[in-house]
Amino acid sequence: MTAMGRVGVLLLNLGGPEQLQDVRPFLYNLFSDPEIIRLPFAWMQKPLAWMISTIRYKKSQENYKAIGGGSPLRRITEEQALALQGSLQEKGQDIRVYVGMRYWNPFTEEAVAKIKRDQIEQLVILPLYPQFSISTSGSSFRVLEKLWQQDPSLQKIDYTVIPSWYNRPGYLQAMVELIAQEIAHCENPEQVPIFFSAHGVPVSYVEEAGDPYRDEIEGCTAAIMQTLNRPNPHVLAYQSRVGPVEWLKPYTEEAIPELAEQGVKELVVVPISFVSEHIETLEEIDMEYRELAEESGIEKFHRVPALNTHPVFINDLAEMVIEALDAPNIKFSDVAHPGKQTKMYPQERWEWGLTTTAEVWNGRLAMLGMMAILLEIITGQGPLHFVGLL
Ligand SMILES: C=CC1=C(C)c2cc3[nH]c(cc4nc(cc5[nH]c(cc1n2)c(C)c5CCC(=O)O)C(CCC(=O)O)=C4C)c(C)c3C=C
Ligand SMILES: [Fe+2]
Ligand SMILES: [Fe+2]
Repeated sequence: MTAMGRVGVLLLNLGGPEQLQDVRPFLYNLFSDPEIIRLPFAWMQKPLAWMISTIRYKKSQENYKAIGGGSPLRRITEEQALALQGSLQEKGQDIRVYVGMRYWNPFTEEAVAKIKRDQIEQLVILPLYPQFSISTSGSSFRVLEKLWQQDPSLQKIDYTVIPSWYNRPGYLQAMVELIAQEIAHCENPEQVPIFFSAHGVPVSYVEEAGDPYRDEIEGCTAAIMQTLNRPNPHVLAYQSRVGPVEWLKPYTEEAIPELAEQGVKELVVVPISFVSEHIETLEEIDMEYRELAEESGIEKFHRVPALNTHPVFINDLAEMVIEALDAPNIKFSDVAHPGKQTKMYPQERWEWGLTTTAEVWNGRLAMLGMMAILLEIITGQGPLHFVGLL
């Protein structure tokens, strides 16, 4: 499509609780998403989301308290939107930028309502995740796809999707600038290991559902190292595991002490799956992993800041949008997402419940299932873990 008429950009992001009282409903929204936890029966989703959010929110609130009582994600994402709009303006493009969050305000649905109200005719859909995952960009695309299916007026919009963009030159350049700045004030800039910490996903997403996330994370890390063009060793590990299933390895919390054992005294940590500061950079890396590193014997722990509104990054986003307007459209249906039958968790053992007697079994299993889930959540090693459900 070529830019003409009213043009908009929809930035997609996860969203985060702005105040402590938002934490519980935010977690409820997150765990209600079948792209985050997929269960064999849809009826289990909401009760499970309710239970997990009820059990988890106090711990989660503690973490948000430690970073000032809420997530900075909305503020930063809105700053990025404004900066992108300005950058597009400078390039002679009169384009409106909208923000749609998956689990908190401003919700994706509200952004779409604004896009309709403004009578946008051409739309570039740009997730703020450099790498694609079913659980992030994929989940937001799924929401949009549903809205589109229900609304003929949205179907008139000439839209295109940017599925992922981790190998964009401006993004890589901006990352490398931030990494080089951090390395410059290390004690031993030539040898300090660069530790890429990506947000994890369950292994089953990649190996069973075909999530390209691990490939894209590895591709991103390699591209950053190549652009950096320095001899420093590097490591890639995955952080923020939740629940008892296996997630992508190595785990950050195991890789840090391992490096310490190998005699590493100084480390530069680079968060790579997210372009804004958020709870997992400000609390998990800056507080928890820093403490872990220091206890393990790493004396100097550096953390590369998130891109936020880095001008080289914002400029690249603007170029990406302009290029997308001229390129062939990419539709929701073109983007990798798991088929309806894809099992996020091994569930062969549940299949016998999906036959004609499903309703009968559903009733019986309902009580049993909730008990099992409760036990699982409390102990982390309950019966659902045993059958491979969690
Ligand atoms: C690219 C980044 C992310 C991936 C991939 C991802 C997958 C994923 N996340 C959970 C569970 C939780 N995520 C939570 C918060 C959270 N997640 C991301 C990013 C990715 N998640 C961000 C940036 C944030 C923080 C938002 C903010 O407040 O700033 C949380 C809640 C926080 C907590 O209680 O610890 C949970 C839970 C799963 C299960 C998953 C993949 C399946
Ligand atoms: Fe997450
Ligand atoms: Fe530093």
